Amino acid sequence: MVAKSTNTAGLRGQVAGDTALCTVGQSGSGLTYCGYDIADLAEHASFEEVAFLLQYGELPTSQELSSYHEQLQAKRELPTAVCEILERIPKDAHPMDVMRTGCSALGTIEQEMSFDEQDDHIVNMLAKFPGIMAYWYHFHFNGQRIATTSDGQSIAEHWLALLTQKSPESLHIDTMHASLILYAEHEFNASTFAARVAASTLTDIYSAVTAAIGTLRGPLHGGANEAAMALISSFESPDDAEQKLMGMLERKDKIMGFGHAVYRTSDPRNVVIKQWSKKISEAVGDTRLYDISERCEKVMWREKELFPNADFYHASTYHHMGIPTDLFTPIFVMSRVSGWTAHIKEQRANNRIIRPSAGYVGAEPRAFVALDDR
Ligand SMILES: CC(=O)SCCNC(=O)CCNC(=O)[C@H](O)C(C)(C)COP(=O)(O)OP(=O)(O)OC[C@H]1O[C@@H](n2cnc3c(N)ncnc32)[C@H](O)[C@@H]1OP(=O)(O)O
Ligand SMILES: O=C([O-])CC(=O)C(=O)O
Repeated sequence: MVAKSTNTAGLRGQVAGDTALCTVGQSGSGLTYCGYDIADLAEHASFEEVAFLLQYGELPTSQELSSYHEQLQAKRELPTAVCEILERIPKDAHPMDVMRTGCSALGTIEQEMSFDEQDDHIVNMLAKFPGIMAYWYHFHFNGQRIATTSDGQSIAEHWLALLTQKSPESLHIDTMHASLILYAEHEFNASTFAARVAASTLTDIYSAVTAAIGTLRGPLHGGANEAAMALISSFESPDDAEQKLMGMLERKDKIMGFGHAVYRTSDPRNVVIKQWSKKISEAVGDTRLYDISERCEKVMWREKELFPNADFYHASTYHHMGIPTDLFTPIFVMSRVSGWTAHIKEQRANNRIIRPSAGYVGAEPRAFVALDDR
Protein backbone atom coordinates (compact mmCIF):
# COMPACT_ATOMS: atom_id res chain seq x y z
CA MET A 1 0.00 0.00 0.00
CA VAL A 2 1.21 3.49 -0.80
CA ALA A 3 1.87 5.66 2.30
CA LYS A 4 -0.17 8.83 2.94
CA SER A 5 1.63 12.17 2.55
CA THR A 6 3.78 12.93 5.58
CA ASN A 7 2.86 16.61 5.04
CA THR A 8 6.26 17.91 6.08
CA ALA A 9 6.17 20.70 3.50
CA GLY A 10 9.33 22.77 3.67
CA LEU A 11 10.66 20.69 6.60
CA ARG A 12 9.29 23.51 8.72
CA GLY A 13 10.13 23.29 12.41
CA GLN A 14 12.15 20.09 12.07
CA VAL A 15 15.61 19.95 13.58
CA ALA A 16 17.89 18.81 10.75
CA GLY A 17 21.23 18.90 12.60
CA ASP A 18 23.23 20.75 15.25
CA THR A 19 25.09 24.03 15.04
CA ALA A 20 27.13 26.14 17.45
CA LEU A 21 27.01 29.12 15.10
CA CYS A 22 23.61 30.70 15.44
CA THR A 23 20.22 30.72 17.13
CA VAL A 24 17.18 32.06 15.30
CA GLY A 25 13.94 32.98 17.03
CA GLN A 26 14.74 31.25 20.32
CA SER A 27 12.88 33.85 22.35
CA GLY A 28 10.36 34.44 19.57
CA SER A 29 12.47 36.93 17.71
CA GLY A 30 16.05 36.58 18.99
CA LEU A 31 19.13 36.16 16.81
CA THR A 32 22.61 35.34 18.09
CA TYR A 33 25.90 34.50 16.37
CA CYS A 34 28.10 32.24 18.55
CA GLY A 35 26.23 33.54 21.60
CA TYR A 36 26.41 37.26 20.75
CA ASP A 37 23.20 39.20 20.23
CA ILE A 38 22.77 40.60 16.71
CA ALA A 39 21.93 44.08 18.06
CA ASP A 40 25.27 44.20 19.93
CA LEU A 41 27.23 42.95 16.94
CA ALA A 42 25.55 45.37 14.53
CA GLU A 43 26.20 48.30 16.86
CA HIS A 44 29.71 47.57 18.10
CA ALA A 45 31.50 45.22 15.69
CA SER A 46 32.95 45.47 12.21
CA PHE A 47 32.01 42.90 9.57
CA GLU A 48 35.55 41.46 9.75
CA GLU A 49 35.16 40.82 13.49
CA VAL A 50 31.91 38.98 12.77
CA ALA A 51 33.41 36.99 9.88
CA PHE A 52 36.32 36.00 12.16
CA LEU A 53 33.86 35.05 14.92
CA LEU A 54 31.99 32.76 12.55
CA GLN A 55 35.16 31.29 11.10
CA TYR A 56 36.94 30.61 14.41
CA GLY A 57 34.17 30.68 17.05
CA GLU A 58 35.60 33.63 19.05
CA LEU A 59 35.83 37.37 18.50
CA PRO A 60 39.36 38.35 17.44
CA THR A 61 41.87 40.16 19.63
CA SER A 62 43.14 43.38 18.05
CA GLN A 63 46.27 41.54 16.90
CA GLU A 64 44.22 38.76 15.34
CA LEU A 65 41.98 41.33 13.68
CA SER A 66 44.84 43.22 12.06
CA SER A 67 46.34 39.98 10.80
CA TYR A 68 42.89 38.98 9.42
CA HIS A 69 42.63 42.36 7.65
CA GLU A 70 46.09 41.85 6.14
CA GLN A 71 45.18 38.37 4.88
CA LEU A 72 41.97 39.68 3.36
CA GLN A 73 43.69 42.62 1.67
CA ALA A 74 46.45 40.39 0.29
CA LYS A 75 43.94 38.18 -1.53
CA ARG A 76 41.86 40.83 -3.31
CA GLU A 77 43.36 40.67 -6.79
CA LEU A 78 41.46 38.38 -9.17
CA PRO A 79 43.35 35.83 -11.28
CA THR A 80 43.48 36.93 -14.95
CA ALA A 81 41.57 33.81 -15.99
CA VAL A 82 38.67 34.75 -13.71
CA CYS A 83 38.60 38.26 -15.24
CA GLU A 84 38.52 36.72 -18.71
CA ILE A 85 35.60 34.49 -17.75
CA LEU A 86 33.75 37.48 -16.27
CA GLU A 87 34.26 39.37 -19.53
CA ARG A 88 32.60 36.51 -21.43
CA ILE A 89 29.47 36.47 -19.26
CA PRO A 90 26.81 38.48 -21.12
CA LYS A 91 25.86 41.97 -20.01
CA ASP A 92 22.24 40.89 -19.57
CA ALA A 93 23.09 38.05 -17.17
CA HIS A 94 21.67 38.47 -13.69
CA PRO A 95 24.43 39.58 -11.31
CA MET A 96 23.61 36.62 -9.05
CA ASP A 97 24.46 34.33 -11.96
CA VAL A 98 27.70 36.25 -12.28
CA MET A 99 28.47 35.63 -8.61
CA ARG A 100 27.62 31.93 -8.97
CA THR A 101 29.80 31.56 -12.06
CA GLY A 102 32.57 33.73 -10.60
CA CYS A 103 32.72 31.58 -7.47
CA SER A 104 32.75 28.41 -9.53
CA ALA A 105 35.47 29.79 -11.84
CA LEU A 106 37.60 30.81 -8.86
CA GLY A 107 37.36 27.24 -7.57
CA THR A 108 38.75 25.88 -10.82
CA ILE A 109 41.77 28.19 -10.72
CA GLU A 110 42.52 28.40 -7.00
CA GLN A 111 41.39 24.89 -6.16
CA GLU A 112 40.85 23.55 -2.67
CA MET A 113 43.17 20.54 -2.77
CA SER A 114 42.72 19.53 0.87
CA PHE A 115 40.36 20.44 3.72
CA ASP A 116 43.47 21.60 5.65
CA GLU A 117 43.43 24.63 3.34
CA GLN A 118 39.79 25.54 4.05
CA ASP A 119 40.52 28.65 6.15
CA ASP A 120 42.66 30.14 3.37
CA HIS A 121 39.89 29.56 0.85
CA ILE A 122 37.31 31.17 3.15
CA VAL A 123 39.47 34.29 3.32
CA ASN A 124 39.95 34.05 -0.43
CA MET A 125 36.22 34.16 -1.14
CA LEU A 126 35.56 36.94 1.39
CA ALA A 127 38.37 38.96 -0.22
CA LYS A 128 37.50 38.32 -3.86
CA PHE A 129 33.70 38.33 -4.07
CA PRO A 130 33.43 42.16 -4.16
CA GLY A 131 35.98 42.21 -6.99
CA ILE A 132 34.11 39.55 -8.98
CA MET A 133 30.92 41.64 -8.94
CA ALA A 134 32.61 44.99 -9.54
CA TYR A 135 34.88 43.73 -12.34
CA TRP A 136 32.00 42.25 -14.35
CA TYR A 137 29.82 45.31 -13.71
CA HIS A 138 32.39 47.92 -14.82
CA PHE A 139 33.54 45.87 -17.80
CA HIS A 140 30.02 45.58 -19.20
CA PHE A 141 28.42 48.85 -18.10
CA ASN A 142 31.34 51.29 -18.17
CA GLY A 143 33.67 49.62 -20.65
CA GLN A 144 36.43 49.56 -18.03
CA ARG A 145 38.78 46.82 -16.83
CA ILE A 146 39.05 47.93 -13.19
CA ALA A 147 41.77 46.95 -10.73
CA THR A 148 40.20 44.70 -8.11
CA THR A 149 42.44 46.04 -5.38
CA SER A 150 41.67 49.23 -3.44
CA ASP A 151 42.87 51.23 -0.45
CA GLY A 152 39.69 50.27 1.38
CA GLN A 153 40.61 48.86 4.81
CA SER A 154 37.50 46.79 5.27
CA ILE A 155 35.38 44.66 2.92
CA ALA A 156 32.59 47.28 3.22
CA GLU A 157 34.87 50.11 2.16
CA HIS A 158 36.62 48.00 -0.49
CA TRP A 159 33.32 46.97 -2.11
CA LEU A 160 31.98 50.53 -2.18
CA ALA A 161 35.28 51.84 -3.53
CA LEU A 162 35.27 49.25 -6.34
CA LEU A 163 31.63 49.89 -7.16
CA THR A 164 31.78 53.70 -7.21
CA GLN A 165 35.47 54.01 -8.21
CA LYS A 166 35.87 56.72 -5.56
CA SER A 167 36.48 56.95 -1.83
CA PRO A 168 33.21 56.10 -0.12
CA GLU A 169 31.75 58.43 2.50
CA SER A 170 31.88 57.24 6.09
CA LEU A 171 28.07 57.02 6.48
CA HIS A 172 28.00 54.57 3.57
CA ILE A 173 30.86 52.50 5.00
CA ASP A 174 29.16 52.30 8.42
CA THR A 175 25.85 51.36 6.81
CA MET A 176 27.53 48.67 4.72
CA HIS A 177 29.25 47.20 7.82
CA ALA A 178 25.90 46.95 9.60
CA SER A 179 24.25 45.43 6.53
CA LEU A 180 27.00 42.83 6.05
CA ILE A 181 26.76 41.90 9.74
CA LEU A 182 22.97 41.50 9.57
CA TYR A 183 23.20 39.27 6.50
CA ALA A 184 26.18 37.17 7.66
CA GLU A 185 24.52 34.15 9.23
CA HIS A 186 21.08 32.67 9.86
CA GLU A 187 21.21 29.05 11.00
CA PHE A 188 19.63 26.48 8.64
CA ASN A 189 18.14 28.87 6.06
CA ALA A 190 17.72 27.43 2.56
CA SER A 191 21.08 28.50 1.10
CA THR A 192 23.06 27.44 4.18
CA PHE A 193 21.27 24.11 4.20
CA ALA A 194 22.15 23.70 0.51
CA ALA A 195 25.80 24.42 1.37
CA ARG A 196 25.74 21.85 4.17
CA VAL A 197 24.11 19.20 1.98
CA ALA A 198 26.81 19.76 -0.64
CA ALA A 199 29.57 19.78 2.01
CA SER A 200 28.27 16.53 3.48
CA THR A 201 29.29 14.74 0.27
CA LEU A 202 32.88 15.90 1.01
CA THR A 203 32.95 18.07 -2.09
CA ASP A 204 35.25 21.12 -2.25
CA ILE A 205 34.35 24.43 -0.60
CA TYR A 206 33.76 26.32 -3.90
CA SER A 207 31.22 23.73 -5.05
CA ALA A 208 29.34 24.02 -1.76
CA VAL A 209 29.33 27.84 -1.92
CA THR A 210 28.25 27.77 -5.57
CA ALA A 211 25.25 25.64 -4.56
CA ALA A 212 24.45 28.16 -1.83
CA ILE A 213 24.63 31.16 -4.19
CA GLY A 214 22.20 29.50 -6.60
CA THR A 215 19.84 28.88 -3.68
CA LEU A 216 20.06 32.40 -2.28
CA ARG A 217 19.16 33.85 -5.67
CA GLY A 218 15.43 33.05 -5.47
CA PRO A 219 12.89 35.77 -4.57
CA LEU A 220 11.59 33.79 -1.58
CA HIS A 221 15.09 34.01 -0.05
CA GLY A 222 17.88 36.54 -0.74
CA GLY A 223 16.33 37.78 -3.97
CA ALA A 224 13.59 39.40 -1.88
CA ASN A 225 15.67 42.57 -1.35
CA GLU A 226 15.52 43.29 -5.09
CA ALA A 227 11.85 42.29 -5.24
CA ALA A 228 11.11 44.63 -2.30
CA MET A 229 12.73 47.47 -4.27
CA ALA A 230 10.47 46.72 -7.24
CA LEU A 231 7.51 46.80 -4.87
CA ILE A 232 8.21 50.09 -3.06
CA SER A 233 9.26 51.86 -6.23
CA SER A 234 5.91 50.94 -7.83
CA PHE A 235 4.13 53.16 -5.27
CA GLU A 236 3.92 56.92 -5.63
CA SER A 237 3.16 57.82 -2.03
CA PRO A 238 2.25 56.19 1.28
CA ASP A 239 -1.47 56.51 0.47
CA ASP A 240 -0.92 54.97 -2.97
CA ALA A 241 1.03 52.14 -1.28
CA GLU A 242 -1.79 51.46 1.14
CA GLN A 243 -4.42 51.38 -1.57
CA LYS A 244 -2.42 49.13 -3.89
CA LEU A 245 -1.28 46.81 -1.10
CA MET A 246 -4.90 46.21 -0.10
CA GLY A 247 -5.62 45.13 -3.67
CA MET A 248 -2.57 42.88 -3.74
CA LEU A 249 -3.58 41.23 -0.48
CA GLU A 250 -7.07 40.69 -1.80
CA ARG A 251 -5.58 38.96 -4.85
CA LYS A 252 -3.41 36.91 -2.44
CA ASP A 253 -0.20 38.23 -3.99
CA LYS A 254 3.04 37.59 -2.12
CA ILE A 255 4.37 40.83 -0.66
CA MET A 256 8.12 40.70 -1.01
CA GLY A 257 10.21 41.52 2.05
CA PHE A 258 7.49 40.40 4.48
CA GLY A 259 7.07 37.26 6.55
CA HIS A 260 9.53 34.64 7.65
CA ALA A 261 9.79 30.87 7.93
CA VAL A 262 10.89 30.98 11.59
CA TYR A 263 10.14 34.36 13.18
CA ARG A 264 6.50 34.85 14.10
CA THR A 265 6.24 38.45 15.30
CA SER A 266 9.32 40.31 14.05
CA ASP A 267 12.74 39.88 12.48
CA PRO A 268 15.33 41.37 14.87
CA ARG A 269 17.41 42.57 11.92
CA ASN A 270 14.60 44.81 10.75
CA VAL A 271 14.85 47.33 13.57
CA VAL A 272 18.56 47.79 12.80
CA ILE A 273 18.34 48.13 9.03
CA LYS A 274 15.28 50.35 9.37
CA GLN A 275 17.33 52.83 11.41
CA TRP A 276 20.04 52.86 8.74
CA SER A 277 17.41 53.34 6.03
CA LYS A 278 16.07 56.39 7.88
CA LYS A 279 19.57 57.85 8.34
CA ILE A 280 20.53 57.34 4.71
CA SER A 281 17.20 58.69 3.43
CA GLU A 282 17.54 61.81 5.58
CA ALA A 283 21.13 62.24 4.46
CA VAL A 284 20.07 62.30 0.80
CA GLY A 285 17.10 64.52 1.66
CA ASP A 286 14.54 62.12 0.20
CA THR A 287 12.39 60.13 2.63
CA ARG A 288 9.64 59.19 0.16
CA LEU A 289 10.66 55.51 -0.13
CA TYR A 290 11.21 55.30 3.61
CA ASP A 291 7.74 56.74 4.27
CA ILE A 292 6.24 54.34 1.73
CA SER A 293 8.06 51.45 3.41
CA GLU A 294 6.76 52.46 6.83
CA ARG A 295 3.20 52.57 5.49
CA CYS A 296 3.64 49.09 3.96
CA GLU A 297 4.85 47.87 7.35
CA LYS A 298 1.79 49.32 9.08
CA VAL A 299 -0.68 47.90 6.56
CA MET A 300 0.90 44.45 6.48
CA TRP A 301 0.79 44.15 10.26
CA ARG A 302 -2.75 45.51 10.52
CA GLU A 303 -4.12 43.28 7.74
CA LYS A 304 -2.06 40.09 8.03
CA GLU A 305 0.15 40.30 11.13
CA LEU A 306 3.10 40.04 8.75
CA PHE A 307 6.27 42.01 9.52
CA PRO A 308 9.22 43.19 7.43
CA ASN A 309 12.10 40.73 7.29
CA ALA A 310 15.81 41.60 6.90
CA ASP A 311 15.35 42.29 3.21
CA PHE A 312 12.61 44.93 3.24
CA TYR A 313 14.38 48.08 4.49
CA HIS A 314 17.57 46.98 2.76
CA ALA A 315 15.83 48.02 -0.46
CA SER A 316 15.52 51.73 0.39
CA THR A 317 18.88 51.69 2.19
CA TYR A 318 20.88 50.34 -0.75
CA HIS A 319 18.90 52.43 -3.23
CA HIS A 320 19.79 55.68 -1.47
CA MET A 321 23.42 54.59 -1.33
CA GLY A 322 23.29 54.65 -5.13
CA ILE A 323 23.58 50.88 -5.53
CA PRO A 324 21.89 49.48 -8.67
CA THR A 325 18.97 47.24 -7.68
CA ASP A 326 20.22 44.06 -9.30
CA LEU A 327 23.43 44.27 -7.26
CA PHE A 328 21.46 44.05 -3.97
CA THR A 329 21.45 40.25 -3.68
CA PRO A 330 25.13 39.89 -4.65
CA ILE A 331 25.94 42.02 -1.56
CA PHE A 332 24.06 39.42 0.47
CA VAL A 333 26.47 36.85 -1.05
CA MET A 334 29.54 38.92 -0.05
CA SER A 335 28.27 38.74 3.51
CA ARG A 336 26.61 35.32 3.79
CA VAL A 337 29.71 33.57 2.44
CA SER A 338 30.99 34.00 6.02
CA GLY A 339 28.05 32.03 7.40
CA TRP A 340 28.00 29.41 4.64
CA THR A 341 31.68 28.62 5.02
CA ALA A 342 31.42 28.45 8.82
CA HIS A 343 28.66 25.87 8.34
CA ILE A 344 30.76 23.98 5.79
CA LYS A 345 33.59 23.79 8.35
CA GLU A 346 31.15 22.66 11.04
CA GLN A 347 29.65 20.02 8.75
CA ARG A 348 33.08 18.69 7.82
CA ALA A 349 34.16 18.52 11.47
CA ASN A 350 31.38 16.05 12.28
CA ASN A 351 30.20 14.74 8.96
CA ARG A 352 27.63 12.21 7.90
CA ILE A 353 26.20 12.50 4.42
CA ILE A 354 22.84 14.33 4.55
CA ARG A 355 20.32 12.02 3.03
CA PRO A 356 16.78 12.20 4.43
CA SER A 357 13.93 9.97 3.28
CA ALA A 358 10.87 10.83 1.22
CA GLY A 359 7.28 9.90 2.02
CA TYR A 360 6.18 8.05 -1.11
CA VAL A 361 2.89 9.33 -2.58
CA GLY A 362 3.17 7.89 -6.11
CA ALA A 363 1.54 5.05 -8.03
CA GLU A 364 0.89 1.61 -6.54
CA PRO A 365 3.31 -1.08 -7.78
CA ARG A 366 2.29 -1.95 -11.35
CA ALA A 367 3.31 -4.21 -14.21
CA PHE A 368 5.67 -2.81 -16.84
CA VAL A 369 3.93 -2.15 -20.18
CA ALA A 370 5.97 -2.65 -23.36
CA LEU A 371 6.43 0.46 -25.54
CA ASP A 372 4.21 -0.84 -28.36
CA ASP A 373 1.37 -1.68 -25.93
CA ARG A 374 1.07 1.77 -24.31
C1 LIG B 1 16.67 36.81 4.13
C2 LIG B 1 15.49 36.03 3.80
O1 LIG B 1 15.57 35.08 3.08
S1 LIG B 1 14.05 36.47 4.57
C3 LIG B 1 12.78 35.89 3.50
C4 LIG B 1 12.72 36.70 2.23
N1 LIG B 1 11.55 36.32 1.41
C5 LIG B 1 10.52 37.17 1.20
O2 LIG B 1 10.46 38.28 1.70
C6 LIG B 1 9.45 36.65 0.28
C7 LIG B 1 8.05 36.91 0.85
N2 LIG B 1 7.80 36.03 2.00
C8 LIG B 1 7.44 34.74 1.82
O3 LIG B 1 7.26 34.25 0.71
C9 LIG B 1 7.26 33.88 3.06
O4 LIG B 1 6.92 34.66 4.17
C10 LIG B 1 8.55 33.07 3.38
C11 LIG B 1 9.05 32.30 2.15
C12 LIG B 1 9.66 33.98 3.87
C13 LIG B 1 8.22 32.08 4.50
O5 LIG B 1 7.29 31.17 3.98
P1 LIG B 1 6.41 30.25 4.95
O6 LIG B 1 7.23 29.73 6.06
O7 LIG B 1 5.73 29.27 4.09
O8 LIG B 1 5.38 31.31 5.52
P2 LIG B 1 4.24 31.12 6.63
O9 LIG B 1 4.07 29.68 6.97
O10 LIG B 1 4.56 32.05 7.73
O11 LIG B 1 2.95 31.63 5.86
C14 LIG B 1 1.74 31.77 6.56
C15 LIG B 1 0.70 32.40 5.68
O12 LIG B 1 1.05 33.75 5.41
C16 LIG B 1 1.16 33.97 4.02
N3 LIG B 1 2.31 34.80 3.75
C17 LIG B 1 3.56 34.61 4.24
N4 LIG B 1 4.38 35.57 3.77
C18 LIG B 1 3.62 36.35 2.98
C19 LIG B 1 3.88 37.49 2.21
N5 LIG B 1 5.12 38.00 2.15
N6 LIG B 1 2.87 38.06 1.50
C20 LIG B 1 1.64 37.55 1.55
N7 LIG B 1 1.32 36.46 2.27
C21 LIG B 1 2.30 35.87 2.97
C22 LIG B 1 1.39 32.60 3.42
O13 LIG B 1 1.00 32.54 2.08
C23 LIG B 1 0.55 31.73 4.32
O14 LIG B 1 -0.80 31.87 3.93
P3 LIG B 1 -1.77 30.59 3.85
O15 LIG B 1 -1.79 30.06 5.24
O16 LIG B 1 -3.05 31.17 3.35
O17 LIG B 1 -1.10 29.67 2.87
O1 LIG C 1 16.31 31.99 7.79
C1 LIG C 1 15.68 32.04 6.72
O2 LIG C 1 14.85 31.19 6.36
C2 LIG C 1 15.91 33.16 5.77
C3 LIG C 1 16.67 34.29 6.36
O3 LIG C 1 16.13 35.14 7.04
C4 LIG C 1 18.10 34.35 6.10
O4 LIG C 1 18.66 33.43 5.51
O5 LIG C 1 18.73 35.34 6.52
